[in-house]
Amino acid sequence: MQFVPCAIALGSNLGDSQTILKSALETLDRTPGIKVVQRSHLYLTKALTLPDSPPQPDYLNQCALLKTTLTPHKLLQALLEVELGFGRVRQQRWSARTLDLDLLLFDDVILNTSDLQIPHPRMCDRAFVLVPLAEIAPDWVEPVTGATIAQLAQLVDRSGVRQASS
Ligand SMILES: Nc1ncnc2c1ncn2[C@@H]1O[C@H](COP(=O)(O)OP(=O)(O)OP(=O)(O)O)[C@@H](O)[C@H]1O
Ligand SMILES: Nc1nc2c(c(=O)[nH]1)N=C(CO)CN2
Repeated sequence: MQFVPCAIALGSNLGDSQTILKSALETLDRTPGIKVVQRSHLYLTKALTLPDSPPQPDYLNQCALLKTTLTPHKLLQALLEVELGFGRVRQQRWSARTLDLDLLLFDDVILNTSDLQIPHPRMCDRAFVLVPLAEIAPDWVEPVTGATIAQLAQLVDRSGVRQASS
C-alpha cells in the first residue's frame, strides 16, 4: 500500500505539555503504518474556550506532517488511542486536556462522516492551527476553500499565538 501525506495538529494545556507533545510524536512514529515527516516549532497560545467557561492555562500547540498507509478512519483511531495513552479524559467540549490530536488534512480528501470530517471543520478559523501548519506546509491547498495554508494563515488574528522556546 502507498504512503499518503497528511497533517495533524497537537495541543496540550495540562501536565508537562512540552514532553507530552514530543512523546506523542515519537509514539506515532513507532506506530505501524505511520511515519512523522516534519514537525513545526511549538507555539504558546491563548486557550479558545466556550463562552462563560472558566479561564484555562495557555496551550502548547504544534503541527506535524505524517505519511501513512492507514485509511483516514484507522488513522483517527490511532490518534484517539495515543490521546488515551497520554491520560486524555473526555470532559465537556473544549475543556483543558493533556493531549489533543486532530486530523487536519489527508492528501486532497474531503470526507464528511458522523465521526470524522476532513479537512478538520474548524481548522480555517484557528490561528493556533494555521500558524504552525503554515510553517511546514505553506503551499498545501486546503481542498474545501481552494486556498493555500499560507493564504489562510494570513486571514486569522494571530495575536494570541507566539512561538515557544523549544
Ligand atoms: N478531523 C478530525 N480530527 C479529529 N477528530 C475528529 C475529526 N473529525 C471528527 N472528529 C471527531 O471529533 C470527536 C471529538 O474530538 P475532540 O474531543 O478532540 O474534540 P475537541 O478537540 O474538544 O474539539 P474540536 O474538534 O473543536 O477541536 C472525535 O472523537 C472524532 O470522532
Ligand atoms: N489555544 C488553543 N485553544 C484550544 C485548543 C487548542 O489546541 N489551542 N483546542 C481546543 C479543542 O480542540 C479548544 N481550545
